[in-house]
Amino acid sequence: MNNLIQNLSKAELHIHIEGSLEPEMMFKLAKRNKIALPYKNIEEIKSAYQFNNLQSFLDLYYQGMAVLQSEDDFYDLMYAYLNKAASQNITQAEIFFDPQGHTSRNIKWDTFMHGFKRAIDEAKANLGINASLIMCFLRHLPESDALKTFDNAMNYRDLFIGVGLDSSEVGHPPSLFKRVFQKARDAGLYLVAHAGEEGDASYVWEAIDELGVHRIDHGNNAINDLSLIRRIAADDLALTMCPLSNQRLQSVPDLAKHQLRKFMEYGVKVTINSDDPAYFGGYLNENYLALTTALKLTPDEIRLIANNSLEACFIQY
Ligand code: HPA
Ligand SMILES: [Zn+2]
Repeated sequence: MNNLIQNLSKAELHIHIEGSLEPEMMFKLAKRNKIALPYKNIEEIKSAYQFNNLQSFLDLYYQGMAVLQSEDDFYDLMYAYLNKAASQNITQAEIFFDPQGHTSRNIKWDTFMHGFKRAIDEAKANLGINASLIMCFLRHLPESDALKTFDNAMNYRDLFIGVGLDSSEVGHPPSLFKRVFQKARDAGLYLVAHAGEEGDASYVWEAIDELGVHRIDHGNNAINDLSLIRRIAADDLALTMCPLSNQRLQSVPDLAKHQLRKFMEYGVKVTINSDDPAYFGGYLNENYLALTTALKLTPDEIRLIANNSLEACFIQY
């Protein structure tokens, strides 16, 4: 199974670049930028990564971002991910970034956008991997902040392909971001949203009906609503599922009961992704392997899921 998973061509469609910040790089950048970390060494960082829900992870995720300061920092972060992705036979990635996590710390748009672009261009030339960016809005902040972010992002319109919605889900439903998603749609951008990770099925309905998303990130809790499952299948909306993330955030207590299998039985286009690999203990192939073991996926099922990921890409090469 290991070899099959390694050798298959795959796309990764749910990876937050800031969630690929490995403890080693966090330490290196903290030193480079003279930023004090609340950890004495790498082991302390790793042992702090014990989560009991989404928020307990997000608190450390935003704290970790503080070490990202210069264009080179963003370049190093992106290049390290793309290098790892290429080594796992990922041929294409559509990568989330959180601009509000950086502008709120007075980092300039040029700094992160130029760092990301340089890494993506070099990785394409050196490693043959294709990568595009999807800008996410932080849903714990008001829509007015997302609208400002959208206007600033339009100065970099050719550097990203879509918009998404992430951060703390419960209490921040998709419908609150209708206007900014409409603007993104009018600009010809692809639309995605995290929904049904901790929120119930109503969050997924809203992402589809109010935002008009083209894929759903996570989607796990849609499993409780048969008419919703049928709608997702009928509209061919891919789910970008993240098993190790679900396990580490305790949103799916037992991987053997992961919702992916049932969605697959209903004909939903399911995909496997890593979400925040530096925090959740595995990159893409480790996620495939963990779910293969837990759900006893067959080689044909693994091939189908990998093929789904290529079909669900917004950009077809
Ligand atoms: O898994 C996630 N869910 C919501 N927001 C996020 N931001 C980074 N990772 C996540
Ligand atoms: Zn995510």
